[in-house]
Amino acid sequence: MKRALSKLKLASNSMPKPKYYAVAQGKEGPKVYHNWDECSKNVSRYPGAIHKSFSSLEHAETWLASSISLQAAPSSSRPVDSFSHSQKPYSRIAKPKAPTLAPEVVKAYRSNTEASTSKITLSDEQQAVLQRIKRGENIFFSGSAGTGKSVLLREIINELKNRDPRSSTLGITASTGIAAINIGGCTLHSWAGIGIGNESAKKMAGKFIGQAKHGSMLLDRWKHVKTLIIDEISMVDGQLFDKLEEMARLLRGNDAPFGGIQLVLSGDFFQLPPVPNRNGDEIITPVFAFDAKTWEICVGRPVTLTRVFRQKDQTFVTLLNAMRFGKIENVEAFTALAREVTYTDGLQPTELLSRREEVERVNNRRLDQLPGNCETYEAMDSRGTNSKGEKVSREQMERLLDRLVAPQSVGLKVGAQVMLIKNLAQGRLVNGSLGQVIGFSTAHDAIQRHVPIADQENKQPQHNPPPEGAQLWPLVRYTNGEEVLMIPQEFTINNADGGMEARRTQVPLILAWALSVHKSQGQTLERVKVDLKQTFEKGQAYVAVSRATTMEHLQILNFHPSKVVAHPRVQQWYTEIDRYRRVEEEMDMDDAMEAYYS
Ligand SMILES: Nc1ncnc2c1ncn2[C@@H]1O[C@H](COP(=O)(O)OP(=O)(O)OP(=O)(O)O)[C@@H](O)[C@H]1O
Repeated sequence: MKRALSKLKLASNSMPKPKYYAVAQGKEGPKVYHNWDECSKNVSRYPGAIHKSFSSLEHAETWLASSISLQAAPSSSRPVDSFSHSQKPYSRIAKPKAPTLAPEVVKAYRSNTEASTSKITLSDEQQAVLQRIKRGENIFFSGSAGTGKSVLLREIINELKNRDPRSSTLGITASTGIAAINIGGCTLHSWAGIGIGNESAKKMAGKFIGQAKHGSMLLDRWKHVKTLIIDEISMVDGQLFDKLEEMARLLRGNDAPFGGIQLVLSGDFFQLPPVPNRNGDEIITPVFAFDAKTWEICVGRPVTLTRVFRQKDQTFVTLLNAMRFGKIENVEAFTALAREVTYTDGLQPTELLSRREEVERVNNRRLDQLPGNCETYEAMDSRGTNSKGEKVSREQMERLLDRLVAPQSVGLKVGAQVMLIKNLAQGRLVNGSLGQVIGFSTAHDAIQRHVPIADQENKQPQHNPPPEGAQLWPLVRYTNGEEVLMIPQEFTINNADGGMEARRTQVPLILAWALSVHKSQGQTLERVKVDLKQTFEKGQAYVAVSRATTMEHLQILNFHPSKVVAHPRVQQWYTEIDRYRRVEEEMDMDDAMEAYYS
């Protein structure tokens, strides 16, 4: 009997104990794995991976929850207490049915893995552009709002980075700061190192060659770059384009157009015109980039993306095209959109306004009208280095971060209407998704109750983990019914060499009763209200209205054809290229017929 017992003991000692592997940062985001093989696939070769093994599932989950709150905790510059006071964790969250979580089903983590399957597949015309770029061709691709220019550009950048990870060979730029942030780049001016760019190309190039320290860094940048991306090219002045082209030839000692740099340009000239430049008191009238002397030899004929993804309804697409060209024939179709649109879920349309102060006034008024405590989230801002390798000053950091859609401070209450300003790994939630704050909770409570926690798509490992604290974060219900606990995410501004110049860590939400047209650029919005009574510049009414995805969820007040103005030179240029495109398509058809019958 004694022998039998000791045998049994031996057997139980040799049985492998179950192990649980909690991953706070890995390829699939926060998740608990039940075996090392699965875990290692998600942490090995993942820079900054954080994981730990446990003998009980409960311990693994508790550690994971606390490490998520630790990473997400706010700035040390504000008292930690200000987060955890007042509101109790959201009482609507159901208590768990069992004392521990069901082993296989942890909804919070599962949604992260689902995201990887919901990737966008490029259309044939988007693919064709990508292929041409991979072959080394110069290209300008255009297309109306919602034809997937930004999606394509992001794919191009990924592809080029994968091909050559050295940041010096790829210049990622845009004409404006806000557009540059959207693609993880910097402004064209800052990449080129030309200040306001008023001097002649020879003088600017001469300075780079002549200057010892700063000049040589810029010279190296110009010499080493292989591909230069410029987004929102419509806002680049044609005279500046010519100057940069000449500088490229001079600095690289290469007579090929643009000194042999591959150009990838993107934008829609109907949307945003170049801003007039100043030389002292003199205002220099800009010209469009397509009117630059060297445009034709640099990029040739543009490629037009024709398939509109943002709007599915062809009637709406036709109306938007009429707005784009500034040729409104069916006025009634627009005036009919002045009717009131009612929503039953309590979420109102986002009002697009032209002035920032007005936006703040509307949002603050609506927030004040809500009962209950206001939770204020202050961002954690940090300074990096500029492309000269110097640490940026506090003032420079503030100026840079001011371009972000993410505010320094955001006050939220239960019932507040919010917009997500980051794509989440939780696949269907993207920049522009509309939702409502339905409560506040700690990350720990959310995990215990199977509530997903916001996890940023393609996130980089976090730098400088902030201090510990049991924080309350907003729980948001989005219009698609998903409920997600919103913890802070990173918003980074890069310098011209791809290094971090400034970073903001903030809850990725803004109040969304109103939004400025300027900040709505590039966005896809679910419910939109536009009042055209305000003065809109050329193309601005089109930008505002084309953010909407459906006519059912769009209200236009004070429509008048005179408010929808397109620049005559842009109309003329696009008409010409459209004619060429049609001729080319017909020729292709003729060639195909000939080949078929011969
Ligand atoms: N190949 C695709 N398949 C499915 N959806 C797509 C595709 N390309 C783009 N989209 C979707 O279409 C919408 C508009 O895309 P995007 O913002 O890239 O357009 P855009 O041309 O840059 O618009 P805008 O000029 O208004 O900024 C987004 O919701 C995007 O996810």
